[in-house]
Amino acid sequence: MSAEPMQAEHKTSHDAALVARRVGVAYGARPILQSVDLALAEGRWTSIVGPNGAGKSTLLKVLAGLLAPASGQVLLLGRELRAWGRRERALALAWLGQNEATADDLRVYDVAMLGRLPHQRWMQPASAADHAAVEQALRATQAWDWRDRPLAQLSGGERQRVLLARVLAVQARVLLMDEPLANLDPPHQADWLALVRNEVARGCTVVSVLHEVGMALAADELVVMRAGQVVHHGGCADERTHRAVEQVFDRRVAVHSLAGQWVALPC
Ligand SMILES: Nc1ncnc2c1ncn2[C@@H]1O[C@H](COP(=O)(O)OP(=O)(O)OP(=O)(O)O)[C@@H](O)[C@H]1O
Repeated sequence: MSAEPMQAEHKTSHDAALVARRVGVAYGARPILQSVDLALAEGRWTSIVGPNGAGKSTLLKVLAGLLAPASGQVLLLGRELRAWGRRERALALAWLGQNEATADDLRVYDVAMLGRLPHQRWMQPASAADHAAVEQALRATQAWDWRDRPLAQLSGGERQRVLLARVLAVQARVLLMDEPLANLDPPHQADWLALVRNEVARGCTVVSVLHEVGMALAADELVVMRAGQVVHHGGCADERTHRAVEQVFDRRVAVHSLAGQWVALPC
């Protein structure tokens, strides 16, 4: 893992890739997000953590433009989300959701090629660049060997790696992932971390919702949520961030430094 627990707190001078301004979401009369203000730095990896039902997935969907907030606004790369055309937004921002429904009879290669749709003109065949991007993405997630198999024949973790390849194939500037580690075994979780680091090194912005707090602390920044609000946003190496994590989980976890990484142990 490439986190550096003792690194200095990040500077706040990064441009924001995503901004939420007083974002509110309600399901019926029930408020789910309450006046959330957030600026997620460009070229950084931010993880969102918090207890079940805190509103993490809802916030990520709002940032992705998949859910319209009842109040407030979201800016993607400096421009309000609503002002983006569908295609240009799909080129700039790629999304991996939880339990994504994908046609199971599609071949792995074709699933990854779905990530190239925003690049393709209506009814035009895939270009050499599309094929190259798909191959690169499938190789990056070690799914290339299954390229001719239907998705239905893969295990949960194998399937997740194909869906991850689809997101990588977009080659978007901003990647949003909700529980991307679902079903991945420890080596492939480590590979995912390396992949994210690689994307961030290329200038991508990554935002992930993660339940595994230790994994989340490998990010650059952590957003800590509780009851529909952001209660803390800070560097993963910052002690205040660790205390905020412990607090939202009612001190049932404690953050420690171990072998150059942050770990969250149950207590
Ligand atoms: N479609 C919906 N209709 C009504 N309520 C919903 C809907 N989707 C989510 N909620 C409620 O909104 C709240 C926040 O849900 P959300 O999925 O954003 O939480 P989360 O922090 O991602 O939770 P988890 O850690 O359990 O995945 C929850 O109380 C949930 O029951």
